[in-house]
This record gives sequence, structure tokens and C-alpha cells, in this order.
Amino acid sequence: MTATAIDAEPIVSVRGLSKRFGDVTALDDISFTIEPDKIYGLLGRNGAGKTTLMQILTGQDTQTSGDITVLGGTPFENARVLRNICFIKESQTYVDDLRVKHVLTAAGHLMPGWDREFADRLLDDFQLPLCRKVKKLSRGMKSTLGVIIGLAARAPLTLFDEPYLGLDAVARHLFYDRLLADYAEHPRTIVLSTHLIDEVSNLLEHVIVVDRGRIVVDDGADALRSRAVVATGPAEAVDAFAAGARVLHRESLGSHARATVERTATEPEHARLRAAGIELEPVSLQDLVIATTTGAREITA
Ligand SMILES: Nc1ncnc2c1ncn2[C@@H]1O[C@H](COP(=O)(O)OP(=O)(O)OP(=O)(O)O)[C@@H](O)[C@H]1O
Repeated sequence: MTATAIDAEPIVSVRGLSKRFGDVTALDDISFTIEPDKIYGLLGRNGAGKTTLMQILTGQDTQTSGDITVLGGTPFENARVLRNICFIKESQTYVDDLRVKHVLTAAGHLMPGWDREFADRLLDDFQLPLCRKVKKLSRGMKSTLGVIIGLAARAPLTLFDEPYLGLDAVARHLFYDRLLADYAEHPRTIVLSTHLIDEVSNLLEHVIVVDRGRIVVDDGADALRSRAVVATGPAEAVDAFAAGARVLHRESLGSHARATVERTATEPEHARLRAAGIELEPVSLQDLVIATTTGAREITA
């Protein structure tokens, strides 16, 4: 099955999903869908439940309760579904004695959409030594191997769980670049879980934020960004602009203020605000995620 074969149907459908580990509730009655051919960001603080969710989506664990459908079936022990999923985790383990080329050959056998030529190009781009044993790779090189497999597998559903451990900034940007370029040519569903929100914010089309086992944001990235603005100017004018709206953050700068406010402004309003000395800037995705997961009014502007 390919991503196009299931067209408008959601790739993932989750209803009332909960996962408990003893007295820890890692996921608490969550429901959402994942549409085909989009790049999703799965974001949230440490321990929010992201990895647990991805483990269940990819059949590596089972839920305590609730329903889950991935690519038209339940993922657990479902070979047809699992063949079409590629899950790359930060803590990915490989058989240490194998060389890079053996790992890539094995991935090619397992993944129906595997593109060997693309994998070779990525090896070249990331300068990963083909003949080196996996156990001799540096931490960053091991992450690179995961990233190459995740991209070259071209799975209809690809999940990256913080795949960057040890990757330097150049390698991370190379990953973002190759991901976007290949996604444009071969659209598929990609779920990216990361704490480097600013770095990936331009890649994401849809954002799901998990907080303490619950979904607190499930929205298009553009819609999310247009939810709030940062207003800077004379304190009185800024406060008048913010009146009646939720203020995510406010700081005083002498007689001036800078506030992140959950509201939008129309074009004519923009002109009036400029005349009153107020500058409006778009809010960053990272600030919004911090605001929604801390529940605090203090966020870094
Ligand atoms: N096997 C397990 N046994 C007990 N508790 C677990 C287990 N796996 C996860 N948890 C707990 O479930 C909660 C969610 O963990 P999870 O790893 O899903 O978070 P996360 O959002 O991926 O965090 P991070 O960003 O730090 O990777 C945490 O409280 C964690 O301690």
C-alpha cells in the first residue's frame, strides 16, 4: 500500500487512547487523526508522553485502553501495517558488529519503498563511511545512519523521535534540507518529535502538542502562528491592544512594554497601531508551545 492508495482517509486515527505504566498515566484518553502527506510536529516537554505514543503507533507497545488504526489496521503484530512504517528513535540500536553497508542492505530488504540511490547520495552528503562497523561510529554518526534510513525508506508513515543526538548544526540542517526536498518529490506522512522547535518550525505543517499525557494543541502550523502576536510600544497603548485578550507574556521596558497577546490584528488596525507607536511581530512556534505547556504567563519573547 502507498500513501496515495489511502488518499483522503487519515493515516492514523486514535480514539480515547490511554497508556498506564503502573500508577503512571503516560497517555490520558487522547484522540486525534493524522492526515496523509503532511509533516507533523509532535511536541511537548520531557515526559509528556511523545515516545510512548510513537511506540504504540508503531506497534512496539500496546495501549491500556482506546482504539488505534494506522494505515487501515491495528499496528501491533500487523506485518502489513508495520512494513509501511519507519520509526527512527534517538536510542536506535543496531547489531554492533555489522558495517554501515550491511545495515543499509537490511533496511532495503525490510522497507518496500527503499531507494538505494538516494541512500548512497545521503551517505555522500553526510560523509558516513560505508565500510565502518556500527560499533566504531561516533554518536553523531549513529544518528546520521538513522536519519539516512528514515529518509531513504520513503515509508508512507515515517516517525523521527529526536533523531539528532550528537548531530552538529550543519548535519541537522542538511537533514532538514534533504527531508524537505525529498518530501516535495515524494509526499508522505512524516512525524517529527523534537525539542528543537525553532529549527524545525518552518518544516511543520501541523502541530500536535502533548502535555502530561493529554493533547493541548492540535492545529495547522500557520493557524497556530497566527493565534498570537508580539506587540511592542508605549505601555498604555500595548495594554489597550491587549485588553480582553489572553496575555501569554508581558515585560516592561521603561515607559514601553512588550507583550505576547493571543489575538490578531486586521490591516487597518495595524496602521492605527503603527500610528500609536506599536510594532507587531509574529509569535514564534516555540513561544506558543512553551506557553501552552507551562500554563504560565511567562514565556520568552
Ligand atoms: N516503560 C515504562 N515504565 C514506566 N514508566 C514509563 C515507561 N515508559 C515511559 N514511562 C513514563 O511515561 C511518561 C511519558 O514518557 P515518554 O517517554 O513517553 O515521554 P516523552 O514525551 O517522550 O519525553 P522526552 O521528551 O523526555 O523523551 C513519563 O512519566 C515516563 O517516566
